Amino acid sequence: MEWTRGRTIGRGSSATVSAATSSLSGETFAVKSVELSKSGFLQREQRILSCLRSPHVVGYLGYEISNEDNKVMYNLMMEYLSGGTIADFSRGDRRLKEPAIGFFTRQIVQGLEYIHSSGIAHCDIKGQNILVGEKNEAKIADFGCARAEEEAATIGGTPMYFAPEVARGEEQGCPADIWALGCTVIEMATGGAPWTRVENPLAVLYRIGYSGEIPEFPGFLSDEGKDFLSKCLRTDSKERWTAKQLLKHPFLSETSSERKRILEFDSDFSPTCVLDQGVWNSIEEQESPDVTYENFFSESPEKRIERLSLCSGEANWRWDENWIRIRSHVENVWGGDLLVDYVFR
Ligand SMILES: Nc1ncnc2c1ncn2[C@@H]1O[C@H](COP(=O)(O)OP(=O)(O)OP(=O)(O)O)[C@@H](O)[C@H]1O
Repeated sequence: MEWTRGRTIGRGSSATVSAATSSLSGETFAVKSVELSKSGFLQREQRILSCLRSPHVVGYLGYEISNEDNKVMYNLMMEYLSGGTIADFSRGDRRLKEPAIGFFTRQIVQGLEYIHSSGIAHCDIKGQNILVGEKNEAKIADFGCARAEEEAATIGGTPMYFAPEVARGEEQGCPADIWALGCTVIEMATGGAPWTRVENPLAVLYRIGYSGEIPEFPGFLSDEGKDFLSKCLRTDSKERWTAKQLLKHPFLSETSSERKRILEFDSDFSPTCVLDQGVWNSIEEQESPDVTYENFFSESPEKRIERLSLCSGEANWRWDENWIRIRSHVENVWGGDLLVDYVFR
């Protein structure tokens, strides 16, 4: 397919996402690109995304290898979603009101129900990975950490959203996505991280994995909202509700016309269009330092935390302002070495 790369619309830890235009149809789509030599992650994402088709999952359009500025690039083409991410809707002082949270959550749960029934766990559900279309349709994106349920256990994703069993390095399956969904609901409601009063990222891993605590429910949520969270945020993964069960929860009921006009904000912010450079400038400025860390999950919990702290370096723990990234090598299902990002916000 003939196409032209446009401006950068997103930059994740593993790849750059640009808007692109098809020469034939003139249509805009999104292309996630990385140098071919470093594209193991993206190729894995392509394999998974190409098997999925749902109105609640970002649409797959194909992949291509290109030659640009003397670099061989691997490109994953996807439908372009112009409304930003859920994280853009609730950030800092900006808050989504409860009906809007229910509206988006319902769509995320529909997406999870579809993904899980296809035997896949996403493993990195968070506001930043839920994209919004121009009609406020929410779609699950970024399958870079996803794996088939039966796949050999490797741990990946974003520690702030880790379920207790993931923080302990035991397992990461569909129930862990439900825990992360609960964290994402809190993110939408508060505009902040699911865990508060955390001194540093190591403390949060201990707290999630070993304290038996769960994140604090926003006090202003309705009883229904809090009950929904209590079904997602159960420390025992076997007691957590499934996506299918959650779809019947009253918090997600489609009550009508109210749902149609729900995208109200407590402030007048709305991330209108991601092609607005201002939005992306602010994201690009949030780059955070990398930390190398090997075999994190092959050791005892205490050892892991200790090693994590040793390799981090004090300068990296700017807790409230930055993402902190910890990298680990793990073996993937195709026998290659995968670089997993553990990202702290
Ligand atoms: N299909 C799309 N349409 C519009 N914007 C997109 C699309 N895909 C990705 N983006 C933007 O690019 C950002 C980075 O994309 P993505 O999360 O897939 O990259 P990543 O490198 O895997 O990131 P992460 O650091 O979360 O692992 C997203 O947060 C989003 O803002």
